[in-house]
Amino acid sequence: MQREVDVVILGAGPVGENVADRVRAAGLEVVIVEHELVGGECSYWACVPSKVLLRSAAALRAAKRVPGAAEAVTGDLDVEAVLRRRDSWVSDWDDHGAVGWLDDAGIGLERGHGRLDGPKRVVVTRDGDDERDEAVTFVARHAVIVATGSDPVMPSIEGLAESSPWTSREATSVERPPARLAILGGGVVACEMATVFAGFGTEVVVLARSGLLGAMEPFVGDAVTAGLRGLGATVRTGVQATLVERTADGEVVLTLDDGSTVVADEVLVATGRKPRTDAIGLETVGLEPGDWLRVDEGMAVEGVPAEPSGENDSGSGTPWLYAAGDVNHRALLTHQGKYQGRAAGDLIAARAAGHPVDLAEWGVHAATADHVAVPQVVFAEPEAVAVGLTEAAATKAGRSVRTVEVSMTSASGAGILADGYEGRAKLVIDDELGTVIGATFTGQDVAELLHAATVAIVGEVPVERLWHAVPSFPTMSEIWLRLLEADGRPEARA
Ligand SMILES: Cc1cc2nc3c(=O)[nH]c(=O)nc-3n(C[C@H](O)[C@H](O)[C@H](O)COP(=O)(O)OP(=O)(O)OC[C@H]3O[C@@H](n4cnc5c(N)ncnc54)[C@H](O)[C@@H]3O)c2cc1C
Ligand SMILES: NC(=O)c1ccc[n+]([C@@H]2O[C@H](COP(=O)([O-])OP(=O)(O)OC[C@H]3O[C@@H](n4cnc5c(N)ncnc54)[C@H](O)[C@@H]3O)[C@@H](O)[C@H]2O)c1
Repeated sequence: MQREVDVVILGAGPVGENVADRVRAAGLEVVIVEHELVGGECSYWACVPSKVLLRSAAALRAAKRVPGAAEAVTGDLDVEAVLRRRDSWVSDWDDHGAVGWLDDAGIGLERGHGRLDGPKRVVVTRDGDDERDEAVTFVARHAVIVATGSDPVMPSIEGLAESSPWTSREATSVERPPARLAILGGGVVACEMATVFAGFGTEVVVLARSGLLGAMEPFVGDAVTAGLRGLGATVRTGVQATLVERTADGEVVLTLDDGSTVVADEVLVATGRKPRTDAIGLETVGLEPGDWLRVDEGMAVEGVPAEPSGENDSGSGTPWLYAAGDVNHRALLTHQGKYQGRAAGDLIAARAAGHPVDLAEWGVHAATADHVAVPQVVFAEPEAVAVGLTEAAATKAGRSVRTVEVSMTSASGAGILADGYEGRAKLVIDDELGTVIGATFTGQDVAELLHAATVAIVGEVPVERLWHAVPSFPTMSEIWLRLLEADGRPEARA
C-alpha cells in the first residue's frame, strides 16, 4: 500500500512529537511512525522514571537536614512506594495517554518499524522485515524527519555482553533492587543511577575510567564523588573492567585492570550512547547506516541532495531529510531535542508554504542555543547543573575569560534550606563581550537556579546590567549577587 502525506516522522519520542506538533499546527498532514511506545525513551526508560526514582530519597535527605523536620522522620525510604510511583509516572509502560494526545492534535500514527526507501519514501513494516509483512509506503510531499533517538553503547569488554548486563532500561524499570550493583561509567547515567540505588540501600560500586562527570567543571566531579560516598556508595576512578563473568550462582564478577575484582548481583553499563540509525535505510539515500546524522542549523541532514517540493519550490530544490534529537548528536537531552524539533517543524512548514525562513544566528528556525547555551541538570547527590562553557572549554576555544567561584553557603537561602549545606557556584565571563558564557552550580536543589543562567547567556546580558537583576532575600538566587561581588562592582561611566 502506498500513501502520500505532507510530512513523515520516524520515531515518536519527545522530539518526533514536537516536530509533529509544529507541522500539524501549520496545517500540514503528518504521520509519525513508532515501533515501540509513543513517548520514546525519555517517557518510559530515561528522564521520567529516573527522576521519579530519585525524588523520594532526595526529599527524605532534605527533611533530615532540617531540625524539626528531621525528628519527624522516623522510618526508612519505602522502596515499594517509590517503585509504585514510578510505575504510575510511566503509565505502566502503556502509551494510551500519549496516543490520545496525537489523536487530539490530528497527528497520524503508524505503528511499526520505519525505514527510508530512497528520497522522500518511508516503508513501514510491523516487525521490521519487509519480506514477511505487508508494508505501508509513505511518500512525503515535503519532508521526512528522523527522530529515532539513541541506544546504549556496550563496550567491548571480554564477557560483558554474555553476563546479562543492565542498561539504563533495566535500571529505570527495576522491580526489585539488587543487593549489590556495579556500575560501569562515570557520566550522567552512572551518577544518577548510583544515587538512585544507593538511596534504595543497594551496595553500589561505581567504576569510572577517569573522574566523574568529566565534561563539567572539575569541582562537580569532586562534589558528586563525595556525595555518593556519603550515601555509602564506593566510587573507584581510574579503573577499567577487563573481564566480566556471570557465575553459576548468578553473581557478576568484574576483573579490573589493576588486578582487583568486584562482585555484584547486577552490572549496569552506562558508557554513553550510539545513534539508532543502523536499520533505517540510510544507504538508500547515500548515507552510512549506524552513523550520527550531521545536520545544518535547520536540522536538514548534510550530504543529501535537495528535491523538488510542490508548487512552492523555486526550482533549485528544497531540503527534504531532517534529523532532530539524540540522533544528530548535537546535545543528547530531551529539552534540547525538543527545541530543535520546534525549530525544524516550523522551518519545514515555512518551506512548504513558500514563506521566508530565518536560519541566521538566533533566527526563529535556527537551533543556535545548541552551540552556546545547553543547560543540563544532573540529578545526583548533590545536584550538579551547568550551562554554556566550562572554563577549560572556553579557554580551549580561544576565548579570553575570567571566572568567579563562591561557596553556595554565601547565600543565606542555602543555609536556611538545609543545615550543613554544601555546594559551589562558578561563572565564566567573556572579557571582551562582558557577558556570562558559562555557569555551574552544585548543591541541594540548585536545579532551579539554572534557568536564570541560561537566560543571561542567551540574552547576552552585560554583567554590568546583571547588577540590576536583584535576587530576593533570602533565596538561593542571591548566589548571583555573591558571584557578581566576587567579580567586582562596576565603576561609574565617565
Ligand atoms: C537514564 C537516562 C536518563 C535521562 N534523563 C534525562 C533528563 O533528565 N533530562 C534530559 O533532558 N534528558 C535525559 N536523558 C536523555 C533523553 O532521554 C534523550 O535525550 C531523549 O530521549 C531523546 O529524545 P529523542 O526523541 O531524540 O529519542 P527517543 O526518546 O529515544 O525516541 C525515539 C523514538 O523513536 C522510535 N524509533 C526508533 N527507530 C525507529 C524506527 N526505525 N521506526 C519507528 N520508530 C523508531 C523509538 O522507539 C523511540 O520511541 C536521559 C537518558 C537516559 C538514558
Ligand atoms: N539528567 C540528564 O540530563 C541526563 C540523565 C541521564 C542521561 N542523560 C544524557 O544521556 C546521555 C548518555 O549518558 P551516559 O552517562 O551514558 O553517557 P556520558 O557520555 O555522560 O558518560 C559516559 C561515561 O562512560 C565512560 N566510558 C565510555 N566508554 C567507556 C568504556 N569503554 N569503559 C569504561 N567507561 C567508559 C566515559 O568516560 C563517561 O564517564 C548523555 O549525553 C546525557 O546527557 C542526561
